[in-house]
Amino acid sequence: MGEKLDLRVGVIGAGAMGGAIARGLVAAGVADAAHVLAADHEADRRAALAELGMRVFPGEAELLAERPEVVVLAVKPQVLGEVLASAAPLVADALVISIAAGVPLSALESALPGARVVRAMPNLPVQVRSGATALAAGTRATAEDVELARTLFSALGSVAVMREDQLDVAGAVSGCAPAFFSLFVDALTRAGVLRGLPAAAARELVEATMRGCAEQLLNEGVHPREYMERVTSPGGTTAAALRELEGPLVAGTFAAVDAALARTRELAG
Ligand SMILES: NC(=O)C1=CN([C@@H]2O[C@H](COP(=O)(O)OP(=O)(O)OC[C@H]3O[C@@H](n4cnc5c(N)ncnc54)[C@H](O)[C@@H]3O)[C@@H](O)[C@H]2O)C=CC1
Ligand SMILES: O=C(O)[C@@H]1CCC=N1
Repeated sequence: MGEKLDLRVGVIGAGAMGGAIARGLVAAGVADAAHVLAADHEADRRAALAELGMRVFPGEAELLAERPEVVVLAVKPQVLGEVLASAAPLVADALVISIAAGVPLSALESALPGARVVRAMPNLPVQVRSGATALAAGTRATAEDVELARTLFSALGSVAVMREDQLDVAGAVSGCAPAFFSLFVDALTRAGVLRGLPAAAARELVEATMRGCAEQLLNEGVHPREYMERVTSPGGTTAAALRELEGPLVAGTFAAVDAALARTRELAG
């Protein structure tokens, strides 16, 4: 259990990410449920968090009237503009943490005069408190604000503090990666099925392999290339397979990260 914070955290947008952040802070013992406020337009999302003892609100204005010390903006980038406009008069003294992909600190700071702003780029496994989050501080955020943001997101997994241009890269790498890894799991499973494995068995084998590899890479600190060598017998099957896979996979991965970054810049306007 982490250090319990004596402040209120308001989460605006209790969807996939905002809901996970609210739940994770309570599950990690960083915040009391009564100190977590959540706003969402959808009644079922509110009800799920209210059941855990959190205070819930139908929209950002009602939540922000409570003046929480920390506000997490977790709505889609497409609706963030409206939320910022209605939040601006109410967050001048708050630390505002935005997780919206592609919305730059400069836009957040000019929409929220006075507020101290931090950008966070978490990823989906924050839902199981095993995520990865990049943080970048705005010009008005203090060192204490950054440490507070680090404490909050550390309840949900790994945290790295960086410059904003690097955070956009982190979004393309760790933010999107759960989808990349899932695509690979699905492709490998289908390749097994094509060559005769029952689908359920193929999927179980692939998923268990991913978990085992992740554990070894993390626990042993082994470099991925060295790990590959351990698997690759001279003149064996893995060497034959890697010769086919490496070129398209590496080229595709570089192109995918560049495409995500290009889209981030489009969203930033
Ligand atoms: N899904 C992911 O893997 C990641 C998402 N993000 C960012 O997180 C943000 C949220 O994404 P998701 O959680 O996937 O979306 P989501 O659609 O699951 O959740 C957004 C929630 O906001 C609510 N909402 C919309 N307007 C509202 C308002 N004015 N007041 C209160 N609630 C309102 C919606 O009802 C919905 O429940 C986005 O900005 C996205 O860029 C960042 C990193 C990873
Ligand atoms: O696809 C997106 O825009 C969000 C940001 C990173 C992961 N999901």
